[in-house]
Amino acid sequence: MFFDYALVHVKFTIPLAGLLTFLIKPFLTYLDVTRILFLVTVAVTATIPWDSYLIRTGVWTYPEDGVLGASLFSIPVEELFFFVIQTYITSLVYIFCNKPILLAQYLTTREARPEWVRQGKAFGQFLFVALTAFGGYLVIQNDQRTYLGLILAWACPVLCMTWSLSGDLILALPWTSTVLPIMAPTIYLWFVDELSLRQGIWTIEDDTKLGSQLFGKLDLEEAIFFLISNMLVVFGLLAFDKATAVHDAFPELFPQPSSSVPIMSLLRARAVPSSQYDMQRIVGIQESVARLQKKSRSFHIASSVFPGRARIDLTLLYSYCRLADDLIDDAETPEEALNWISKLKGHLDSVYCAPKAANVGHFIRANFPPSAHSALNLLPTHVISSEPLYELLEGFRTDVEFKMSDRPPIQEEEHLELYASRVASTIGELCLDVIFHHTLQKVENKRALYSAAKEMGIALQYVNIARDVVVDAKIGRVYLPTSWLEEEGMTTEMVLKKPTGPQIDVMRRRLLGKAFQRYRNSRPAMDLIPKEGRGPMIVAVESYMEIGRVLAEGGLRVEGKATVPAWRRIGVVWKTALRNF
Ligand SMILES: CC(C)=CCC/C(C)=C/CC/C(C)=C/CC/C(C)=C/COP(=O)(O)OP(=O)(O)O
Repeated sequence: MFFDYALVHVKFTIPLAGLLTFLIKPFLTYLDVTRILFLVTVAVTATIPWDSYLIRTGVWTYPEDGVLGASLFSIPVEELFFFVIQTYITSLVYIFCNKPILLAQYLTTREARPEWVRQGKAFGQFLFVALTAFGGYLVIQNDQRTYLGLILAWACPVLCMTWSLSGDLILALPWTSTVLPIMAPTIYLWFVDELSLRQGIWTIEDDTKLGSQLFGKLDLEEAIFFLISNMLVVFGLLAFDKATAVHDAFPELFPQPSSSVPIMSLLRARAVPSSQYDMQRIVGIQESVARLQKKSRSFHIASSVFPGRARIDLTLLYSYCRLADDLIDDAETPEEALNWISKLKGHLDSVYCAPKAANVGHFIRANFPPSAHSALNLLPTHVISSEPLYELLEGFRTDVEFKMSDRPPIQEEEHLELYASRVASTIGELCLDVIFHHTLQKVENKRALYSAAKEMGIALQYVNIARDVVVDAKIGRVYLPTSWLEEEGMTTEMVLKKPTGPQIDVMRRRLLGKAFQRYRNSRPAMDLIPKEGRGPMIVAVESYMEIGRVLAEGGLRVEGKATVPAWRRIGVVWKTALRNF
């Protein structure tokens, strides 16, 4: 039938492209759309001469009654559409697989690269050069290996180029970022191709092919073609992403955020020799990502949707807050904990108060263990204000007081509010500092936004306390106000001994009620956050509030800790992104 080829698209490629678009659309940034368009244009332009040659020399044929008839340089329009849709599908799969990854952490200087990466990159270059030459040789032979030769001679020079640009990154990345986005669309297209060959929608002439099949009617060359063309797409995107990662990782080299610079200037970042990469910063970014991933599932997932540089700064900020909290929590004695607080203050003094000559690095090395160095060194102090940081340390003092005196520090609701404002409102303010710094928009209503952020911080902290009653009791802390316990006929000792039961549930609900009240008060203001941070901030807040919703529904608890099932977390992120990006 004259629309057989068109039907392949209607049945197989368009529905998949539609489904992927539906799933990924909420997360697509302006930069994503631009690079997909860029890549589709390059792919189509580069493939036309090659494909046209294949058709005109009779390597590929189409039965006349299987195509619509319209063509460009002898290429049927359905075929042209194939280049577009395949590049589009593979790009979307790649973007989907790579959202969770903070690429900057995989950058390396030559010296910092493991031996196997260095050798693997050199081997790859050699392989692609050899395959190009072999392809050329096969074409000249002009026998059954012509089609294979044409594929190799056409694609391998480009693969060699993109591999040379980012082979080190490709090797360092997890397979889910590289092999998966190449292989998933490849295998799908193999099946589509096999079906089309079986139905005779297109044919590869016997004289120019090897005659071996990968499976069914799928000729080996066709299988190689889809594999290689998807490698072209993914390597191309990776070369692009490497440039973005370099740009985002080193604000000293590139003061403007990547989202605001034209694509061509962005690619200039790729020209920076790797010897100029600040490896200490990269290692620090790696450590902070690991800390975030290990310590907070909600914020780790939410961090994926922030634009590059804000994402790095927020991850570094989280890492600092978490490090400070851990130093204090893990101290053997209250005195040691207080000592950490004063050292942390000393660090802030050396950054914010001391004359420029003060050596912050020296202070850090002299006072903190090596595992703390990067989090302290990389705290983005040029972006965030000092008051909330001092205030946060004051909040940690309350945690120490649990160990210091017999009288628990949180007697009344106002003590709880003060504590939450110190440990969480401060984080809300600091997050806004980061977003304001990275936006190009002029922000009105800053005061209103800061006060809403403080309110939201309290809401989240209340959820955190409601969730962690059991966990906190294990380390001797009861954040529920003593006055509330009394109303329920309980004492701190009783909660420490048995942190579960109907009275605890009543107080937990009471706290959650207050959390949701504050959430409702502050949530509308989030619509005024500058656009680069609005959607992601809402995603972060909503994913955390989801814990509160699960708790309020009396949901799942593992060792007393409410957990939000993975599908529900992803659902919240997706729905929130759909509405707010
Ligand atoms: C309302 C406006 C304008 C902005 C919102 C500003 C934000 C993001 C406020 C929230 C601030 C925030 C993230 C506070 C942290 C509170 C908290 C409960 C942290 C708990 O952190 P972890 O204990 O590390 O995480 P887990 O609970 O996942 O283990």
